[in-house]
Amino acid sequence: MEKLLEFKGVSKSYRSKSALNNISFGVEPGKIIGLLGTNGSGKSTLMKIAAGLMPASAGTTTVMGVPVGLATKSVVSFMPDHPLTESWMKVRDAVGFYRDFYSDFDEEKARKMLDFMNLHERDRVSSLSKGMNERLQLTLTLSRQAKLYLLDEPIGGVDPVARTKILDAIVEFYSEDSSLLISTHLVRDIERIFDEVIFIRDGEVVLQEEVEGLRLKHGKSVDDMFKEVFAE
Ligand SMILES: Nc1ncnc2c1ncn2[C@@H]1O[C@H](COP(=O)(O)OP(=O)(O)OP(=O)(O)O)[C@@H](O)[C@H]1O
Repeated sequence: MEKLLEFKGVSKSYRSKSALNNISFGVEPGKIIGLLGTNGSGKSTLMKIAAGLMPASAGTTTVMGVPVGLATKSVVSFMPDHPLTESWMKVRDAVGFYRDFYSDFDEEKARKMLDFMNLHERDRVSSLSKGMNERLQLTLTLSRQAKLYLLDEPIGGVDPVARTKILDAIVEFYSEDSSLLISTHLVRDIERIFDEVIFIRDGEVVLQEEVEGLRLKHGKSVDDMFKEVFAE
């Protein structure tokens, strides 16, 4: 099967600091994949390269067989680890901004998601709590009709109630002909939604496995495996 996203020998250095070292892996369509690693392991860097926001220092990255660039941006929806909305906006302005900016934005889906998330169009973005803001960013990102969704730490820094809501929304609004790559180090809370996991440590892939296979083969949860692989 053709890979939806593929990294081949991708490396990235920031000046003399190496962040990614010869990364190769592929993502198939129709899967929710966890990109798991501790702080500084290279998750955000990898996501930014796949989103076409940052060039790699070496190697190739393709989306549906096409090298990452202008053409692939239209099928990739990226949620960075910081909000893209402006503080003057109300929720309705943020939705309008995405609708005007992305031709694949599905306003109907956005409204359903806002409702699910208990967000109101009249809410001011600046007055949203961190958890509510994460819900808004996720709504905007998933309301694009993309093929590949990249979510960088979508549950970082939010309380367990907000985490559950965010994960429920991902499962509820995920369309099965696309794939979702989700970076996090909060493995225990999120592992229930993954089909597959990729462990990244010091800029290198150390494991890629289907979650079911991993549980059968090692008799462990993803969280237990994560703690074992990343023990200091
Ligand atoms: N703009 C930058 N300039 C210099 N070094 C950077 C820059 N961005 C990231 N790095 C370094 O590259 C490495 C990988 O960083 P990256 O942000 O990709 O990791 P991460 O897994 O997303 O971390 P976190 O979970 O803390 O967000 C780290 O050592 C980081 O310090």
